[in-house]
Formats: sequence, C-alpha cells, structure tokens
Amino acid sequence: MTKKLTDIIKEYPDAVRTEKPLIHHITNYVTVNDCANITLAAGASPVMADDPEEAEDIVSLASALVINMGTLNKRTIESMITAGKAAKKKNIPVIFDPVGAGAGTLRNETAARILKEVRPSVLKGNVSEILFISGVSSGAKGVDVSENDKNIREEIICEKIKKLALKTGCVVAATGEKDIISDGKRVIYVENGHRMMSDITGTGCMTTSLTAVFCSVSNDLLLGTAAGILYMGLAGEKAFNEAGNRGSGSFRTALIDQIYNTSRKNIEENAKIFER
Ligand SMILES: Nc1ncnc2c1ncn2[C@@H]1O[C@H](COP(=O)(O)OP(=O)(O)OP(=O)(O)O)[C@@H](O)[C@H]1O
Ligand SMILES: Cc1ncsc1CCO
Ligand SMILES: [Mg+2]
Repeated sequence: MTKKLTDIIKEYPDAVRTEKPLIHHITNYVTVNDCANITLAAGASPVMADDPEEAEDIVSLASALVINMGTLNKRTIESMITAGKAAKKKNIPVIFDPVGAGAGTLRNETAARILKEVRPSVLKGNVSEILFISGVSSGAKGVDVSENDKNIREEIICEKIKKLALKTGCVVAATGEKDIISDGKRVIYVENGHRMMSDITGTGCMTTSLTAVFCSVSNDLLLGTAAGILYMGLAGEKAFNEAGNRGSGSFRTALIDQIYNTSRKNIEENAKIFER
C-alpha cells in the first residue's frame, strides 16, 4: 500500500512544474511571503488577493484557493466567503486552514460559517484546531498546538477526523508530530517531519499552500492533501540536516530550498506514509 501511495504522489511535482497552476491565497500577513515563496518553489504561481471587490475575479483564474484565517478581519471574512463560493461553483479546490480556531469567538464563528457556507474541499489545521472544530474543547491559547492536545491518543484523533470528514464533506487533515488525513473512509498517516518545524511560524501555513498546489494537479483530494504534508515533512528533515545547527532563520530558508529541490529519490527512499 505504501508503495502505491508514493508511486502516485511522486508524479505530482513534475505535473506542477508542467502546469504551473495559479494558487489564489486569502491568507494572513504574518506568513504571506513564505506562502508565496513555497508555492513558487514547488513550481506553481501564487497570487495573494484579499479585497472583496476582486476576490471573485481572481479566483476564477486560479487552479486552487487557500483560505487561511490567521489574521482574520471583517473585510477578509467577506472575501473568503465570496471567493470560496465562487471557487466551489467552478469546481476549483478550496483548502481551508482554520488558524487559531478555538482561540476566540470571531475565529470560532468564522470557521463554522466557512464550513457551512463555502463547504471547502479540504480542512487542514494543527491538531488543536481540528479537535476544536470536531467538538473537543481545546487547550490552545493562540495559533500553536497545546501541550494537552499533543498527548491525545492517536486513535481518538483518528476517529474525530473521520467523523468530521463525513459531517463536513471535507478531506480533513490534522498536523503535528504525526499527520493524519482522512476523507471519512480512508485514513493516511504521514510520519515525516522534524520537531524544529514548530520553532518557526508558518510551517503549517506553507503546508496548506503546498496542499493547494498538489490538489490542483490531482484528481484525488485525499492524495493531494497527503502530498502537501508529505513533501513538507521530507523538506523539514533535510532542512534540519543541512541548516538546523545554524538556527531557526537558516532552517526556514533551507525549508524553501528543499521544496525547490524536491527529488524523486528523496520520496522513494525516505517517505513514511501509510494507509491503515
Ligand atoms: N514534532 C514534530 N515532528 C515532526 N513534524 C512536525 C512536528 N511538529 C510539526 N511538524 C510538521 O510541521 C508542519 C506544521 O505543523 P504544525 O502542526 O506545527 O502547524 P501549525 O501549528 O498550523 O503551524 P503555523 O500555524 O505556525 O503555520 C507539518 O507538516 C507537521 O507535520
Ligand atoms: C503567529 C500568527 N498569528 C496569527 S497568524 C500567525 C502565523 C501562523 O499561524
Ligand atoms: Mg496553522
């Protein structure tokens, strides 16, 4: 089974480089530049456009839409809903990262509204955000995973994700030390990555951008999502070996370099992706 998954996913980077899909982002102002650069590093083309007046025009040119609620405000909520609905109408995959869900009323209500009104194709967040949306009260204080949620048993997270996928109609992914992805029936685990990835902000946001990139060239959103998470995890491991000893700034640069230099050999030799 592992072989089959990697055999499919290892074709995606070349497809991206051939197709150069446009990825529309409505995202946060903390990590926006990293998201644009990781999208380019993967061979796709980013456009960041978050005004309600142009949301529909821009998304109609795109091959995928990222909705990331990291620095939410009333103006961008309107853009997220408008662009999200327009994308769904045109069958463009919508990847929703509910950054900070659980941290306050505006975020919680907006996440619920986007799920209901847009019906995203993929819901991808860290384990605290996904558990909160699935109804487990989260200990998270902001945009990072809580210590409490890190210790929740894998089988419990898996069950919650499967149920949430069936309820929302989304492919659901929860990231952390181990990443779990499900469409409600199949469940994929990715065990690549490095703990230094949580020492910089934006590894989750960049993973969401890569998920959008690969979903735009895949006809299977479960595998497109798994690919975004897998390639980020593989890049994290190599970036740590190359630059981890220099510190978190160098690690961040090395991560983008690793996506730029993604190789078939790396996925063939090092992917830890399983379907159970
Ligand atoms: N301890 C860890 N070991 C291995 N990989 C990790 C670890 N923590 C995070 N990762 C990887 O880092 C990436 C980001 O995951 P994380 O859950 O930290 O996202 P996030 O909290 O949404 O990040 P941000 O909001 O800062 O962008 C994922 O690809 C995940 O697999
Ligand atoms: C630190 C931070 N605050 C809002 S968004 C963001 C980036 C990572 O999610
Ligand atoms: Mg995040």
